[in-house]
Amino acid sequence: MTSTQRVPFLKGHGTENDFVIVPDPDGLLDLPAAAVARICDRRAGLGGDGVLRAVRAAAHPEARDQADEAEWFMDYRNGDGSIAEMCGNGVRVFARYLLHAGLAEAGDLAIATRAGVRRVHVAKTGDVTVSMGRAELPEEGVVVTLGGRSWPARNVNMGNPHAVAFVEDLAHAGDLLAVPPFSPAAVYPDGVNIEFVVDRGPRHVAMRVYERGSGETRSCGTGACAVAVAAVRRDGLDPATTGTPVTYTVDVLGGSLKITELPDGTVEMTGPAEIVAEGTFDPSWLAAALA
Ligand SMILES: N[C@@H](CCC[C@H](N)C(=O)O)C(=O)O
Repeated sequence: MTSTQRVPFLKGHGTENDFVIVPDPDGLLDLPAAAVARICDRRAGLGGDGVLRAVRAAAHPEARDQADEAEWFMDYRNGDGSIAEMCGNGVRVFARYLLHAGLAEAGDLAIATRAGVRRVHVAKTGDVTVSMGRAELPEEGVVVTLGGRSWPARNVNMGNPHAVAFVEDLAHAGDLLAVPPFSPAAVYPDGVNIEFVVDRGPRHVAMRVYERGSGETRSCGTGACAVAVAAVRRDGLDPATTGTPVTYTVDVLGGSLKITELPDGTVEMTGPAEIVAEGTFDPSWLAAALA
């Protein structure tokens, strides 16, 4: 793709976790980390918590092995340009984009991600449900430290790493989420997303999140799943033991998500996903960003 071509973009969000979507069906656009960071810059760029590059799975080396199951690969990047395995809000927005662009029909569709194929149910309007796979819960104890306070946390992997800390008051996270909270590098050599959680009622919690590569965001879908899975175990409701699916409402700063864990350990997430704008990059701005 040459810099003189008009490169399209769309802007979308899910519970105010916002993304710049870059359609690149044939995988021709090399997007270095610095260019992603420029695009996500809220003053000098379009602004976003991350970028979702839409590439045909068959055209991307990291997704070719998923091409039999999924036509499209979500190449997710954090706001600082770093690569992450998975983005739960992103995959709902990605599905909404595929419908919006006429690249998929309403109903069930499969999307390739670095964490594997994710199956999504998307209607013409309304919420989107995604099967997020099974959580991994390594047993090692984790401690999260922020502003001189420490909390024990649960290590949950939803394709990407999370540390879930139940706190007494979300205000304890204060403005300090502007400063990265600390978690042990030995447990998380590639960094970690950190959730601070309080109870709101039976099977109802609220969270704030510090995202690896993006800072504090208004929502994190994989984070909400990690929180629900940790709360399910804390509350003794593990569906593998009870045989009964359990649903938690997880409030985030940008809205609310429903997370269900099934007896087979699969986690499903339901929440909104919206496309809000579309346009094209200024060619000289993009050329400079890509240089
Ligand atoms: N906001 C996302 C998670 C994005 C990736 C994360 N920052 C990471 O580096 O693992 C979500 O909705 O899951």
